[in-house]
Amino acid sequence: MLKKLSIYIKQYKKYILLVPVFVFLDVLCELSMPLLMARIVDQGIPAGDMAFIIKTGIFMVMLALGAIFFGVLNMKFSTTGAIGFAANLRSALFEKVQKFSFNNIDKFSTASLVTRLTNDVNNLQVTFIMGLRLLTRAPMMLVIAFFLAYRINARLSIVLAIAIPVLVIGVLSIISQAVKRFSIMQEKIDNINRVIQENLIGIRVVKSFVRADHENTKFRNANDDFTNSAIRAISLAILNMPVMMFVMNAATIAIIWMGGKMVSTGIMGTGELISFISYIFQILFSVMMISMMIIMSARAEASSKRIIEVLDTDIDIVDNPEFALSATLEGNNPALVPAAGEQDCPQVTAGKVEFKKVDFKYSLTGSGEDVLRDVSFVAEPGQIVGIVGGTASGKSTLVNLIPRLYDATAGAVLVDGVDVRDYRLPDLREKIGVVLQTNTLFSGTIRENIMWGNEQATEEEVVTACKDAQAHDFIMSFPNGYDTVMGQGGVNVSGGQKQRLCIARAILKNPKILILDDSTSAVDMATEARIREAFYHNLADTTIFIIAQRISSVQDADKIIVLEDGCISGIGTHAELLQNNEIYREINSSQQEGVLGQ
Ligand SMILES: Nc1ncnc2c1ncn2[C@@H]1O[C@H](COP(=O)(O)OP(=O)(O)OP(=O)(O)O)[C@@H](O)[C@H]1O
Repeated sequence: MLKKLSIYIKQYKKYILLVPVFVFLDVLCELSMPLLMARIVDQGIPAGDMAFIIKTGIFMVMLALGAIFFGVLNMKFSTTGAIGFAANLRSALFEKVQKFSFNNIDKFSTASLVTRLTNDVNNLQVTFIMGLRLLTRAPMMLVIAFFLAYRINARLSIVLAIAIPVLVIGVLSIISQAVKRFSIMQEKIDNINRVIQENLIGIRVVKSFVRADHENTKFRNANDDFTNSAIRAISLAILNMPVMMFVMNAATIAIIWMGGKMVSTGIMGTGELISFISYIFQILFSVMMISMMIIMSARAEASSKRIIEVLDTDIDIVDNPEFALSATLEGNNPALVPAAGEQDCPQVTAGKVEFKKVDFKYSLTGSGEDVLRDVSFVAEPGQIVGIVGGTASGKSTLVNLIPRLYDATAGAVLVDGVDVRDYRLPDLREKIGVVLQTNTLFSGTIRENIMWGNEQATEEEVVTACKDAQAHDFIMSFPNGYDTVMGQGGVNVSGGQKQRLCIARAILKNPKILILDDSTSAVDMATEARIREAFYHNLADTTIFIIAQRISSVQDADKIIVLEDGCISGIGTHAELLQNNEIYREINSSQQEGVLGQ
């Protein structure tokens, strides 16, 4: 696990290697002081030698300043290394998640991915900072202090030779139990984060359904659960303290008793006894630090596992290996180089779409049943293809297979005669504009949002796309026009306006294939008709798929696909389907009745 994560230390290696050096110097300065103090007490004071006392005192001050200096340096280097490591790890996770297919994202859930990228990485960062310092400092302190104590008085150090193993065994047996409890606690934090994130993402739904009380209870339960597991873990971990105090006090009493006798018989000086006792404190303090680090490492281990799980996930939708972009890492900047020559990679040129006996099922999150079965059709370049069908009939799933948001389980989806799996993903997706059912706008201005898919677009192209999407007029009605700043997720525009902005964004990509998944549902019928009109005139070369609930949205389409329960029940024009497709006729007449009823 450590090996896997160590590659993210990369350019911070030198900082990390310097930490033990400065820790060593810091420890040397700190541990030399009791020796000097012993000299003052045993030699300077009895002889009344003020010059010796002042000289040794100044030396002690210099050592104290040295300890502070080296302490600050090792803190600086360990913090820089840890923060840099965490930044690299976060970037690697973010880049990995960018490559995730929808299937991969479905497996982890968005909330859990956010926790892993934030909370878990922070956990590692904190443990890293502490660990780098403490795990070098504490063992050095332990060994050197023991050595110095031994040099002062070998017989007295027998007490330490007994006390340290007793302490280590006592502390480790407590910690081994506490570690299990801390791992459980980490899972509970995950649960709390999930509840918070779900609530905040869906806060509007919660408010509109007046479910705040229900959400409060859900949060309270998760919070109580976490609190209980934290108390269980911490109440065990704090047992460390009395065990340590007991051993420490027993050792101190034994040393004062034995040392006192030695001082009274002149075998040992008073100063030596005082410095011996201060070494006991240093040694026992080191053991305490090590035990703290073990507890922190247990939490970090749980986080590491969760992070590595993301990094090790096999991405199920990847480029054809022949044309795949391979990353050449230079420093921190991966340069993407196609394995095959650029000219050999297939490109989308016309926008013909063909489904050949396609089956599909959601392998990770689905019920195990095929959601699409034996779907075959052809959409010629420039055609408008409507897709209608009952709810959950598989309409969104079908169009998701074109830009490879998911891959067909059987059969093939071809674009311009080439299997979509044989394209390089960027080449395929750059030519496909998608307006999904759930629209997303990003924080930034309206212009930035529209240009999101095509940063090179001119102002004129932006305006034309917005005019085609019937968005220009309402954008201009805002005081700041195209420079209006969008709230997070587009909160300051209506649902219908948001849909039109998303359509404009997709049109600006100048796609060969445009997919509109129920993306005019919040737009009134007259505006929708004008959008369709613009498609006919201005996007004549683009193959357009329109998924719609309203027959009026697709009745002018060149071809309409009727889906029922994952299968194609009919394909044809509006007139043809009215004649020969029972389901289409039913949908049509129910909507006609609805209109007449109004
Ligand atoms: N990510 C997913 N994981 C598992 N099952 C899914 C997923 N997305 C959709 N499904 C299932 O696949 C089936 C088809 O869903 P799909 O969204 O394609 O239908 P649809 O015709 O577009 O529905 P609607 O008109 O309500 O949007 C449904 O039974 C749905 O529960």
